[in-house]
Amino acid sequence: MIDLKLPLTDIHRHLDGNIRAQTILDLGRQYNLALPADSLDALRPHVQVTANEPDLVSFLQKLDWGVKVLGDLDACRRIALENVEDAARAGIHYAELRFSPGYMAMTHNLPIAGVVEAVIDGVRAGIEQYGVDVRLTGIMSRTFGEEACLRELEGLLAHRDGITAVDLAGDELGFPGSEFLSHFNRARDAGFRITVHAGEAAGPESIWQAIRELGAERIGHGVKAIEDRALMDFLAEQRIGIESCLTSNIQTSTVSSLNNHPLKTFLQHGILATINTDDPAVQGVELAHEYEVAAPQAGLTAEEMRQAQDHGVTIAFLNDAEKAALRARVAG
Ligand SMILES: O=c1[nH]cnc2c1ncn2[C@@H]1O[C@H](CO)[C@@H](O)[C@H]1O
Ligand SMILES: [Zn+2]
Repeated sequence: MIDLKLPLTDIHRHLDGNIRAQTILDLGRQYNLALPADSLDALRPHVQVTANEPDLVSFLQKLDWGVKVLGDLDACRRIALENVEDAARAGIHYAELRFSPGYMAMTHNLPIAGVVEAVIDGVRAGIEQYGVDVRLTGIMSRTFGEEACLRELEGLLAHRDGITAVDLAGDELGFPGSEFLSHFNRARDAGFRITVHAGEAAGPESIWQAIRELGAERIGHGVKAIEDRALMDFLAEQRIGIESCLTSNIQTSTVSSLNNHPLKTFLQHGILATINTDDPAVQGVELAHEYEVAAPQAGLTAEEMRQAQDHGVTIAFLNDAEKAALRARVAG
């Protein structure tokens, strides 16, 4: 359950994994694009997980239609604004929204820096309208290789002030973190905070690599840390947070069932683990489902859920004053 006295945060939420099915239909019509279906019900199985996917890469294909309809920068602005509205409707006080500008730009050859600017714009408008606190994380989509990631990083650097952190996402098995050392060196030099998707498809060595070589301060998913006790000790001692996404891990077949999910063990081990969505529209679940349905199925007690919720503020990419203000706003 959600503790109403604590801020509700979602610090692992893909903006381009949360494009409404209705918006995909609207944009398809607006830009005259051929979609696989022309009604909401018929479109849904193409853009939303209906049964668990066999692996991460199959799951990720469900995000493709959402970005294929981004016909111009206005469309990018629109989905950014709608993401903030969705977060507000989900009762979220603080969200870190992440997006891959190159992935969003790809189909219609949009300028990558322009996509970054449009997302920043749309999110700013959303913050004013809906009162949610939002920070943005730029993703480098490893699936498209080093060069493409470099272009993403450059687009993010062009709008440095609007971006808080940098992340690496996509096909972890096909594109190991070791290919992206220079990207992360540059990102750290620019003062970006660092989080990395690791230990989702690949093993614990991928998490070690993200921390030691890429400078990750937090780990997205980190499921495979459960296989390495020394790593769990290290995560706890160094206060490297884990962004858990329970339903996502089932839908990607990363974890066989929620009662085998490592989140509870991470919390018991003193790791700053948190509860987040990942790709809400693609998964067909919102954050409340993660707290009310998934977390209990993963064996968390009410106190463990409260801890995880509290960790969301602790490991947020905010300074101490901002964290205190967030807590005070909710505690009222
Ligand atoms: O669960 C996930 N694991 C790894 N990568 C992901 C996940 N969800 C989305 N993306 C990736 O993030 C970028 C869009 O924001 C895309 O590269 C998409 O494949
Ligand atoms: Zn993710």
